[in-house]
Amino acid sequence: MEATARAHTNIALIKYWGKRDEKLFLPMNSSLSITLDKFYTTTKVVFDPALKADRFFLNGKPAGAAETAKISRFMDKIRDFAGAKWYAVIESENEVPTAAGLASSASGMAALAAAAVKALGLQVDGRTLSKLARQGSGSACRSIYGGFVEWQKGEKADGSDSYAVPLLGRDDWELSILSCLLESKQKKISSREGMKRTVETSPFYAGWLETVEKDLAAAKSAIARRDFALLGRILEANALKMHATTLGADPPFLYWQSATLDVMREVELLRERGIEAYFTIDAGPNVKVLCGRKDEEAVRETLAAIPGVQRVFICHPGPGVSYGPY
Ligand SMILES: O=C(O)C[C@@](O)(CF)CCOP(=O)(O)OP(=O)(O)O
Repeated sequence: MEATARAHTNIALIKYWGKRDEKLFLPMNSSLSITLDKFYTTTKVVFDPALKADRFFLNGKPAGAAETAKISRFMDKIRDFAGAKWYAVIESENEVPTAAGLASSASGMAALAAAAVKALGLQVDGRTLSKLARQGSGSACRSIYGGFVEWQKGEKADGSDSYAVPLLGRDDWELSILSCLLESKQKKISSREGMKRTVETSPFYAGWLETVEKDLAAAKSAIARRDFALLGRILEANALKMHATTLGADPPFLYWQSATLDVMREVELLRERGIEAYFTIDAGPNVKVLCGRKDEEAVRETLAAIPGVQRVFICHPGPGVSYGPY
């Protein structure tokens, strides 16, 4: 009644921004991401009929009450799915330097879904696992697969058609993704809170919805043709449109800080120097920069020299979920 699984974090190129159903984590729009190789979560689940509640350990230490409650609520969904009633000891190790500015909720929830289902002795396909992980955190549904992944938003109210599908394997396009960690001073608004407030109050949200599916179709076509310049233009514009919606929210907010803008400007200067690089930004000030494998060192040096950039991590497309022992 135990299993260990590993899932890697992912970076959205076409953003998931807004839910049509908060309970089932159903998105307003489809999205597209790259799973990263360097950052992942490894989770061990041991079901024990003697337990009276779930116990959660994160990076070797007992997790706080709020974090444990969040994990246990997700475990209830897995128990419902499996028709099981036992509680479990859950141990997660994040190979995601929390300070890397990369959310570990996607890799964490995907690894937990995979380990829990396997510990219960169930064999499920990727689609089923993706739908389960989605109910832990929306973007987690994409971490089931490696490489380039699309989360199809689905139309049905029960979410049975809202899951991720693999688009392109991790070795099929030699791109690099550089994650810039900026000094962050401001209080963080979680992506969950940020998208909720934006959907509910921002007049710009309608504009986001009008163009995001077109962006997705164009991005998929650029990926199929390995057209990096086209993909880059689309993903930069999509990230900027997502962040523009937050400025119209009530109260308004902006995830960026000055160094965020400095990195964006530096990426434009790289392109003027003939080095193809494109940025994207999630629910925080940190910037991820995509470039060709051959340019990764030159781009890293440029980004690391920007005041306010603390560290730059070089990543490549990574694998989907796997099972231990490791
Ligand atoms: O990853 C993306 O597509 C874009 C974002 O990162 C924001 F930029 C959103 C991620 O949202 P998530 O943390 O999955 O929210 P949950 O479903 O409320 O847990």
